[in-house]
Amino acid sequence: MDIERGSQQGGLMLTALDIQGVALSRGERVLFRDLSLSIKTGQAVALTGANGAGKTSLLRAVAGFIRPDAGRILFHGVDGVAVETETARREGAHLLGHLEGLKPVRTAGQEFDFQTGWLGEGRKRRVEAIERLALSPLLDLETRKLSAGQKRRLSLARLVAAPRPIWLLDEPLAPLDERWRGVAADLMADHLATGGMILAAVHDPLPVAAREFDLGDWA
Ligand SMILES: Nc1ncnc2c1ncn2[C@@H]1O[C@H](COP(=O)(O)OP(=O)(O)OP(=O)(O)O)[C@@H](O)[C@H]1O
Repeated sequence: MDIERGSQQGGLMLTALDIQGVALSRGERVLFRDLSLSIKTGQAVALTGANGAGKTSLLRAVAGFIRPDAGRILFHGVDGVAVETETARREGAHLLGHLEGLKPVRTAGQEFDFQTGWLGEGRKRRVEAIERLALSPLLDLETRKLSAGQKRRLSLARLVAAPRPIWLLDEPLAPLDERWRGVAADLMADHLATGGMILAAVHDPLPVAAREFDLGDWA
């Protein structure tokens, strides 16, 4: 692994995500072929398209949960080195998905500590994350008792506490009310301003400047 660690965004120092000629299938269906898309440091891309077009699937492929049928997904380091390793995915990207990945019987605090501990972060950003997402009143609640918006805030806190240069966001604002949409917008703007990258599946516009990439309508 030749990519340096310790960027502003934490994890690995990455300067670009490069999706080259990717083909992806789910079951019998080919979602798309020969898809190429590049995101550089400080940039956001809004993935649009009809329900079922493959937005979530593409995010999951970048995160390493689905193997493409063809093509490459490359992560570029500061020195131009491009890699497609598991380490680059694990230490370079965060996936924030619909299901949040929370264990229902853990409290929000236990879940947060488990996730951020596993991601290897210190206390400084933990405190900042809890403050920015106002999680203190929720920390003793089991995650199954959290509302959809509260769960999303807990997930967003992970992005603050354990920074990664690439944020893969699946409809990040969907469960949030106006106040928390504003906070999420600020988090995204801060992330981009410090050199981060965002690839977000959306049905509504992203609250930061973003290039649109349309997966179209498969039906
Ligand atoms: N685990 C799975 N096994 C088989 N097919 C799947 C699986 N997950 C998703 N699919 C199929 O892949 C296709 C793309 O789904 P995906 O969730 O990527 O679409 P999307 O663009 O994110 O849609 P939406 O806007 O509704 O969130 C759909 O036809 C879906 O049924």
